[in-house]
Amino acid sequence: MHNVVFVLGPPGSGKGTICSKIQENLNYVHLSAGDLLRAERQREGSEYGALIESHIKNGSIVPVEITCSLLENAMNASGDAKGFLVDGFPRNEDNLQGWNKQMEGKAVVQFVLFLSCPVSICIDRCLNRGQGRTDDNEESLKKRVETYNHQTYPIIEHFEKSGLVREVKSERSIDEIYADVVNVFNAANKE
Ligand SMILES: Nc1ncnc2c1ncn2[C@@H]1O[C@H](COP(=O)(O)OP(=O)(O)OP(=O)(O)O)[C@@H](O)[C@H]1O
Ligand SMILES: Nc1ccn([C@H]2C[C@H](O)[C@@H](COP(=O)(O)O)O2)c(=O)n1
Ligand SMILES: [Mg+2]
Repeated sequence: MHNVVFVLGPPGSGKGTICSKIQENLNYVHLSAGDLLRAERQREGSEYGALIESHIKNGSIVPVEITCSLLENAMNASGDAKGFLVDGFPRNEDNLQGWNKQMEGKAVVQFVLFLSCPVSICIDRCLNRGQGRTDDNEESLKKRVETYNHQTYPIIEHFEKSGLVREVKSERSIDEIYADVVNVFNAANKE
């Protein structure tokens, strides 16, 4: 049974940055759904490359059958760990329903780490990210933020109803955010 922490927040809120620090120090394995999709996009012989690229540039969400299988395969391929940081997933209702269907009996959600951050700060961070992403531009970011507001935030509200959300305000410095994140994980692992 895989132990999972979903990591959600607007584009540029720092999910990847904070997940990397958690992975380094807290024995959780970081799985970025976006990174897995970008790798599949580039994979020789992938039948999904063009579909994935179209969704990424359009800031829309790839069908869950593709993303959830990439996540499950990555979890199964990982060695022992305290758990998995599933970064940027579930991002909409299709992701949530697909996860519930595919991962029933295989994974348990420990909690949802929600990195909240004003969109203006998020957009600036993405525009200055410098990683050559095809979706770090004004047009794609506008669509990604719309997707986050209309499709992803309702998923955070869904988990909030079950008391599973741990919000950390992420407009602060990385060190300040990470100090709070460590406290969240320490508290969760005492329960
Ligand atoms: N607290 C912070 N203060 C300043 N810059 C930050 C902070 N957190 C992350 N960054 C920077 O902002 C950019 C976006 O961070 P990151 O890639 O971790 O965000 P993300 O939530 O994973 O974004 P996406 O959803 O687009 O993948 C990176 O260049 C990162 O170095
Ligand atoms: N569950 C997911 C996660 C990501 N994607 C696609 C669409 C996103 O805009 C893009 C980049 O994700 P990020 O690296 O910003 O987390 O990847 C998706 O379709 N479904
Ligand atoms: Mg990221």
